[in-house]
Amino acid sequence: MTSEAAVENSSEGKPELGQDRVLIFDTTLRDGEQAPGFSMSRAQKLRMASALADLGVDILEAGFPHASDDDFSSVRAIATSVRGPRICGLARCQQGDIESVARAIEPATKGRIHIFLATSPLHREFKLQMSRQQVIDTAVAGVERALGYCGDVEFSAEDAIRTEPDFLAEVFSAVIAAGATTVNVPDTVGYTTPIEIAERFAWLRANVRGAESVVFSAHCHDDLGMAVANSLAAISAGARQVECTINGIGERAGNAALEEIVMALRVRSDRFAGLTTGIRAKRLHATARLLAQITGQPIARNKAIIGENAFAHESGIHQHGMLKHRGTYEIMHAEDVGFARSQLVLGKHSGRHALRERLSMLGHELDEAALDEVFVQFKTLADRKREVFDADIEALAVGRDPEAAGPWHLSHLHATSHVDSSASASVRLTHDDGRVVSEAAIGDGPVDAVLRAVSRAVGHEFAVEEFHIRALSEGGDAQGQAAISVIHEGRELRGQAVSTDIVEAAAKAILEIANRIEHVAVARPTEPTAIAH
Ligand SMILES: CC(=O)SCCNC(=O)CCNC(=O)[C@H](O)C(C)(C)COP(=O)(O)OP(=O)(O)OC[C@H]1O[C@@H](n2cnc3c(N)ncnc32)[C@H](O)[C@@H]1OP(=O)(O)O
Ligand SMILES: CC(C)C(=O)C(=O)O
Repeated sequence: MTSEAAVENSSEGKPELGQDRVLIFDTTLRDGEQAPGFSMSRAQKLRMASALADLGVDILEAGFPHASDDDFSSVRAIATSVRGPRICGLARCQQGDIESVARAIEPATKGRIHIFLATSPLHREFKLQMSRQQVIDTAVAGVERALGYCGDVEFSAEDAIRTEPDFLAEVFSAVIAAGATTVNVPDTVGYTTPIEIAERFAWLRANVRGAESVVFSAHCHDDLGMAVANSLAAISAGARQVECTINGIGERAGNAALEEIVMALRVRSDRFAGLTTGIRAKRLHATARLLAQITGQPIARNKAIIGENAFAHESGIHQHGMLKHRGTYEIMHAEDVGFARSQLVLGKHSGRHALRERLSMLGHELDEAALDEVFVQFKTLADRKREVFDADIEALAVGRDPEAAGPWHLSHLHATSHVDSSASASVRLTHDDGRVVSEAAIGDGPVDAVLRAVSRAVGHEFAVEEFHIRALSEGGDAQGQAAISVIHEGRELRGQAVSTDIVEAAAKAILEIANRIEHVAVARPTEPTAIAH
């Protein structure tokens, strides 16, 4: 790092201290990326970093620059182009590591060097083979070196929770005296409990010399499923920085999930003395989905805050409650975290209230007798299918067999993809009235090409709003479900299909939509499911 850059970084001074603000330190690109299956390329990290900046994280740990040339250049690229968060890199207490971070974060307008050293007896004796005094000396020397490059230095006592509290206090007192601006208490192996970590933070804040001049930070892992609870307990006991990741990705069982901490602070502000974060919560869903897309690791349906089921209700009693007042079964609004809306999903547990609501939304106002009749058929169908879709409901309402496809059928499909150029697809469709239509198209990938070819063949323009592929089972021959939502003449229509070939599943899903357009006269534009506020 040039001396000029060092001055620029150091002039930023200490991090934002403020007793009513919890700093969000995002380590998705460092601890998150360390987990098997989550490696990202430089371009992907850059994309993710800019999404994290838009989300409003305070500190963005962009990587471990000494790990590899690629990690170094990723951190440097982020420091060069991402503005907003303080850009941070991790280093051992070694000159080479610290220098690598310093060079990598040099272009950042706000930088931080994060150094760590394990302090617990197990790590001291078996891993580092250092005495207590050597640990203190190494930590202090590391902080002093880092301060030569950057005014904002965080020190983490790896495995702090399993460290003797009096020794941990000694280490923290020493690094604060040396100039560390943030001291981090990692629960490296996810061992602590909420009560224990709260006691530890309270004790450290009372017993560490200079505690009042630094930010105390928590870094919790999820080995026992308590990372978020432990982070929140640490906040209750005075932590004003939490280290967390999108979707809770990270070593082993992961880190504390950013979205859960942020929303717990917001929804239960009554329990957290009105503490706030700088996170733009409406961006949570999009950011989480971007990470899933980049890493190819899907988000569990039941994942808190951002999972597909987080604001979806299938059971009749809940749906009835939701239609009367959504506070009955939701403690926050889907829109608050970036979903378009809550969803009432029709399935075998649903009741008449939700069915009537969906039929009405689709333009079918049935009297009680007709509703009863459709309801019986709906339950029979729902017992056979995982989910009942709008196409099925419409078919029941107009007296068709929902499982009989048509009038369009797919009789031939051929799709090819090429590296460096567009993909192409050709389809042949047959219609119940005897027509046979063949069409071909090129597109941005085989799915896009096949959607265009089907669209030409049936003669409808589809504006695809959403497209999801989900594996229904594991293995190379797994069944994939394609779900498509399109806007047609101002109306949202959804189609879905299953196949071992995802291109075929996509073709059939769009064909389902084409068939519905032919079957049902569009009564009125779809509105979001009406849910009382
Ligand atoms: C809890 C955490 O998440 S810590 C961060 C974990 N992340 C990573 O490890 C990802 C990046 N790591 C790497 O790419 C590599 O481990 C490197 C490049 C940093 C080091 O590689 P190598 O030099 O081959 O060492 P290796 O990883 O095998 O062993 C770690 C060495 O660092 C030492 N070490 C571990 N922690 C520290 C520390 N905080 N400060 C100083 N030295 C340390 C170990 O004692 C060991 O030293 P030794 O080589 O003298 O025995
Ligand atoms: C380096 C520290 C912060 C860490 O990742 C851990 O201890 O889990």
